[in-house]
Parts: sequence; C-alpha cells; structure tokens
Amino acid sequence: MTASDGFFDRLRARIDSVDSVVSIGLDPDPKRLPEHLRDRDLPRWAFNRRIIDATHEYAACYKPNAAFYEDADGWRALRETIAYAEGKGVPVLLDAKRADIGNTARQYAGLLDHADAITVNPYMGRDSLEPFLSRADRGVFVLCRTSNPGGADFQNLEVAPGKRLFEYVAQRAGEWNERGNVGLVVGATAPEELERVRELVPDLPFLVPGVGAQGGDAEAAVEFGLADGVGLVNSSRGIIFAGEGESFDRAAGQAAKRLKERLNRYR
Ligand SMILES: O=C(O)c1cc(=O)[nH]c(=O)n1[C@@H]1O[C@H](COP(=O)(O)O)[C@@H](O)[C@H]1O
Repeated sequence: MTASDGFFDRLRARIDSVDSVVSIGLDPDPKRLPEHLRDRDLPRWAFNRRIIDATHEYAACYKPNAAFYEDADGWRALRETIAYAEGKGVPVLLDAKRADIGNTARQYAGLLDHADAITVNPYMGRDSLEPFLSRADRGVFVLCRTSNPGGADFQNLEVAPGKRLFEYVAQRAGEWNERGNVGLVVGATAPEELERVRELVPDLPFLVPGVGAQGGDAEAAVEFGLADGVGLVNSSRGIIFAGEGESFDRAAGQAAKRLKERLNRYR
C-alpha cells in the first residue's frame, strides 16, 4: 500500500483484511449519548472513541455524518474521531453531501484534506463537483437514489422518455469517473432502483445506506452494491445505538459483527 493508491484500492485492501463491507455510521446524536459520557469535555468524541474501539475489527470504513458535528465542539470531536479511526487503519468517508459553484466548491473540497472520501450532491452539475473529482486519491460518492421516503420525489422523475433522473445521474457519474475515484450513493430501501443502477454502471462501487434503522434490503445491498467485490453497506443507529448505559460499546461491537456476518452470507 502506498500513498498514491486510489481510495478504492485502499478500500479493497481494507475489505479484504477485515473480510467486511460494513460502513459504520458515526452519527452521535447528543440526545442519545449514554448519561455517563455527557459531562465529558467532548461527549461525542468520548462516545466515538469507545465505538471505534469496539467495532474497528468489523469496519470497512467509518462514515461520520457532518450534520452531527456542525458546531465548535463538534468539529473538535470530528477531528479527534477521524484521527483515531485512521490510527486504527480504517478509512474515513465524510458524509457531507457538499457541492456549490466552483469557487465555493474548491473550499468545500478542502474537507478531503481530512478524510479519505466524501459524499457529494450532483444537483449543481459537473463543475460543482470538479474540485472533489480532481482529488484522484480521494473517493467521491455521488448521491444517486437516496434512501428517504422523498427520494422518489425528484430522483424518480422521467427526465427523458424512459429515463429517470437517478438513472441519468448514474450514467453521468460514470462519465465523471475519469480518475477511477467515483462511487454512487444508492439506498437499500429502493432495491428495484439499486438493481437498475447496477445494470447501468457495472464498474462503480456503491455506498448503500438504509439497512438497520431504515429497514432496507441487506441482500439487495450486497448483491447490487458491490463492483468486483468493492462497495459499502452502511448502518449508523443500528450499530452505535444498539445498546444503552455503561456497556453500550459492547452492544455496538456485537451489532457490527452481526451485520458483517449477515452481509457476508450474500457476498
Ligand atoms: O449519504 C448517505 O450516507 C445517506 C444517503 C441516503 O440516501 N440515506 C442515508 O440514510 N444516508 C445517511 O446514512 C446514514 C443512515 O443512518 P441510519 O439510518 O441510522 O443507519 C445517515 O448518516 C444518513 O444521513
């Protein structure tokens, strides 16, 4: 492994070494943190550290969602969390869903100085993503068909005869993959769409959120989410809030192990 390896080479190495495609979402909702951590200097960091200690051997990556860190202490907690995860050898995918006009996107792309990969929103078009795409050694996961109930509102609209918006996004993202660093976000709650996107772009790895708390289809996530064995199936609340109280971390470790084993049945 060298620093010049692309993100998906590093991810493949990680998947192979832990025999897991589980992405563990680090979304430490302050209201759900165990009582005994709440008086810590940085409760979210204290929580994440224990979660990482308990789960890293099952983690193909960690996916902190930026929404859970958008305040002064949050950014400190996120920085500590990322450094700790990387110290354990686990890639970090920052779920930030960014993009903006080019001049602004260049600033957002600075987030990739701190993480191995990022999620981005394609709605503003190619130039809004170029500052991310140009980071050849970093992964860029483009939102394609999201897992939420409203994911169909726009993404399933026909934008040309027989072509829905998410299908168009998938094809464009395939064209944007000039540096081999593009993946797609496709929710496990939309298995028909997941299958369709896989048909359209056989070579792009997917991040598949929506198993666990959102009740998505784990088998479809694995069957269609992986490209030549590489891809990620994410669970956040279903792992990190699997238990409560003092032994919350042990419950999280067990939940991560169970998800790994369940997904591996379909690999
Ligand atoms: O980009 C994402 O990761 C994402 C896309 C999507 O379509 N659906 C989705 O749930 N996510 C994120 O994946 C995580 C899912 O969390 P749980 O529902 O707790 O497993 C959250 O951080 C979501 O913001």
